[in-house]
Amino acid sequence: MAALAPPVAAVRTAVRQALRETGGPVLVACSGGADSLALAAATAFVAPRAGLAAGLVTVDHGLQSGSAERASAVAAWAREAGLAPVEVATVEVGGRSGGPEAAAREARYAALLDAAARLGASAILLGHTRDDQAETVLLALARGAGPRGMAGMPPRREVDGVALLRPLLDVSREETRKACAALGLSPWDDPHNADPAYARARVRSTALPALVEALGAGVVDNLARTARLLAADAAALDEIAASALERARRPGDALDVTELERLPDGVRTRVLHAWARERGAPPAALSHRHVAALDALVTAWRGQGAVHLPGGHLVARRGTLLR
Ligand SMILES: Nc1ncnc2c1ncn2[C@@H]1O[C@H](COP(=O)(O)OP(=O)(O)OP(=O)(O)O)[C@@H](O)[C@H]1O
Repeated sequence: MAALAPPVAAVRTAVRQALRETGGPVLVACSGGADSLALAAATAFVAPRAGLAAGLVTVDHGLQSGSAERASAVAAWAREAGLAPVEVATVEVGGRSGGPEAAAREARYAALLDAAARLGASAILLGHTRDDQAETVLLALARGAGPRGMAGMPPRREVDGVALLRPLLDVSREETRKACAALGLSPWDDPHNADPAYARARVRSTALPALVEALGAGVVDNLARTARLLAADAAALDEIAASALERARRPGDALDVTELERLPDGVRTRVLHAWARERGAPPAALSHRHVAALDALVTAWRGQGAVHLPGGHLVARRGTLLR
């Protein structure tokens, strides 16, 4: 028997570990790109041996010519590889806010979650790699996103009772390409990945290679490790903030300023952020500016007016209460 190529083994090991965390059927989200194709091939191999059913969904965003043919080719390959059920989900991307990339992502996740619900899958496997994670950390750092943003993409997240798993966060993009090559698979090259109109593509093609050249090849690994370290810190701080929020609550949906004043800055801003979200402020619209204005009601009180939050809420200070 021919020896198994190391990249194929690396991807299979990563998938095997991720599948241990699932208790039911899984779905691979596959674009046909090298990352998710390597992921799908590994899942087709590993899942039956772990006694798990594994299917595949490929989303046709209808944004590029030939996208329908590509989606059917991915689906045909997946059936051949033994994945079942296999679905092509066609989505409408137009009419959403936040730019075409964000709109496509939103439509894709909605379609994937819908497929998981219909097909009774307990988890969706996504093909984000260590390189994607490093890019996410750099992008978050550059826009001043704070530790939660720089914590990058979590290896596991629950949405509507379905686990979104990213088994390849410790696998490099080069390994997924080599795994595809070793298995004789021809991945699709998404032209968006090289389109300089997208910030992520510019990070991929210019910023990260420049950093690697200046600081050494370990940079990608180190950025991914930064994400893991910050994710652990952010989770700990979120827990502390959740308890602090409970202590600060007063009847009538109010917060006690004297409780908030005692908190370290990093905990207090988290409490205010969480409380604003609870009041219905959409997380994407809730900016540092809003939280800083709420914080000023606590720490820089000089009788200023109410703070307007996205979602239409007003927060004012009355004596030692925020409401
Ligand atoms: N059209 C699609 N259909 C199904 N899943 C998708 C699709 N596009 C992306 N995904 C899922 O989201 C993951 C991340 O996609 P993204 O486009 O951000 O990264 P990528 O590096 O281009 O990934 P890939 O090389 O697999 O296309 C993919 O690995 C895949 O699991």
